[in-house]
Amino acid sequence: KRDEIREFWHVRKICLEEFEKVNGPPAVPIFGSTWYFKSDPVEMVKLAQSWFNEYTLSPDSNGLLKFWMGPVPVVSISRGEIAKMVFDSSTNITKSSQYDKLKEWIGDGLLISTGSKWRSRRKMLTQTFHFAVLKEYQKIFGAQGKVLVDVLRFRANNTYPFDIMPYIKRCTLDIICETAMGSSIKSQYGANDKYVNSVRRLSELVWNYEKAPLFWLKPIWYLFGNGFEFDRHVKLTTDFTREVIEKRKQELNNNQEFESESSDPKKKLAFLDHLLKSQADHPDILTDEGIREEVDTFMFEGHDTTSSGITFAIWFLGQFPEYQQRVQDELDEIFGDDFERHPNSEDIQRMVFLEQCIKETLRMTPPVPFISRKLEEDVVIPHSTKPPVLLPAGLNIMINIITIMKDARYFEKPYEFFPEHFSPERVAAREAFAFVPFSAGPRNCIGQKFALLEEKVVLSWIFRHFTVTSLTRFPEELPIPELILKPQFGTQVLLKNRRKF
Ligand code: HEM
Repeated sequence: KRDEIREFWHVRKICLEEFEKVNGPPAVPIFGSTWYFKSDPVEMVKLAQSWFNEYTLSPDSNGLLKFWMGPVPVVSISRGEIAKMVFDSSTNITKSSQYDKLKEWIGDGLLISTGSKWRSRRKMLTQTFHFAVLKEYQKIFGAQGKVLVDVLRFRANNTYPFDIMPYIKRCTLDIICETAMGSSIKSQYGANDKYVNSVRRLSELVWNYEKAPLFWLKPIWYLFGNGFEFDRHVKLTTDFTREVIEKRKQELNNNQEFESESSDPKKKLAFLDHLLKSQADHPDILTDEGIREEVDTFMFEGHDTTSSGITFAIWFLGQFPEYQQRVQDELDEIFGDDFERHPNSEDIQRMVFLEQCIKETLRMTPPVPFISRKLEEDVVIPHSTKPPVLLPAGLNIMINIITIMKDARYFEKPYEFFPEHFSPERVAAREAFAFVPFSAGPRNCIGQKFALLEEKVVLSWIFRHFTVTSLTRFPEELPIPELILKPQFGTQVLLKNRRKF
């Protein structure tokens, strides 16, 4: 602890000297930061936007912004070429203290762990996203997408709007439970609502904790009741996961499925089964609790993100009928008037314009709008006219994915929904670091192919069956960062059946 405190003050001191060279709002007293006095999320977003406009967008700026999270100095990076210096590093892979509360829930799994633990787990888990495994998962995406359409049918052709996001969220939750744990929780049918509710509340509580430094003091966190509620939900969700793991372990032992698996190596194994198999092969690397951490990490990372991506895609396409029509024409060409056929790999490859719309949505409203790291080694940021800036080891940095992807040097209409940004010729002419919704480098999103495939399958079901009208528009309605980016007022839509019954 003493070393940590010494390091903290040392970094703070260097920052105070180096910060002279970096733009940013004036430092304010120890627990103050203008950001955190704003309780209204819209005000918070507008304030952040004004900071970026003022300090990082001028041609003379290096895209860095300094600010204080309570007593902690933070530098945010808003230019792709500078973020690349961190993304590409094999040393600066440690997450910042901002992930600490999350760790009490999902544990020290792939998202949060660092060093050799992260390296060995990453290597082991990469095979669970092998092409052939994704092909198996694709069947689950299709089946759950169809359930979603059946559930939404009851909302179609009504004259009053509804928020579509909770429906999408239950669909992606069912998908991740089935792919990760091999068991369906049927939340789309209204089952397991205690677990579903706990997962939702935990995300909200972690965000409340992160944005209010006063909650970092344990007595205050508990005094306001958040601590007790958080602990209760952590227990409920982790007990649920442990129970599923135990049950699956017994089933596999009884059926000896691992042996039969050798004849068809990629057949119908859930993510959990892969972990149990790896544990059987290397019991020293993966403990039971290690498996629990990884399953909960995938549960967290793998459903809120995709539900945000799918919901925003529906929202944008509901605002631009001309793009929606192109998506539907493409789908009609693939499926004809067969409304029930599940999409196969060839169909999915032909959904070219839908994929452009999905990517443009990820650019406009990335589900993970920023990420944080704690530097393990110094980074020196050069500048063409000013002295270079030293970001010292120990400093917390925030990489602003959402701002990086609005860079007018790489996107001709940075603040407009324009799927042509992802036409093949534009993609070929652009630097890879300009589009980073899944982060980049060795710590990029391990589930990105899974996510794109899931989004395509679920969205294809929706736009085959319905025409969507969004009742709110960007930028009158703003995307608000919680742990994951969400629409400010929910996503109010009207659905019209395309199928004649
Ligand atoms: C549209 C959907 C998704 C987006 C935008 C997204 C974005 C990201 C980003 C930005 C990171 C880096 C986080 C950081 O550095 O703090 C990340 C990491 C990660 N994502 Fe995703 N993600 C998505 C879907 C998924 C899915 C479906 C899964 C699992 C099935 C998943 C699993 C993970 C894991 C395990 C990590 C940690 C990887 C590591 O550090 O080695 N993600 N994701």
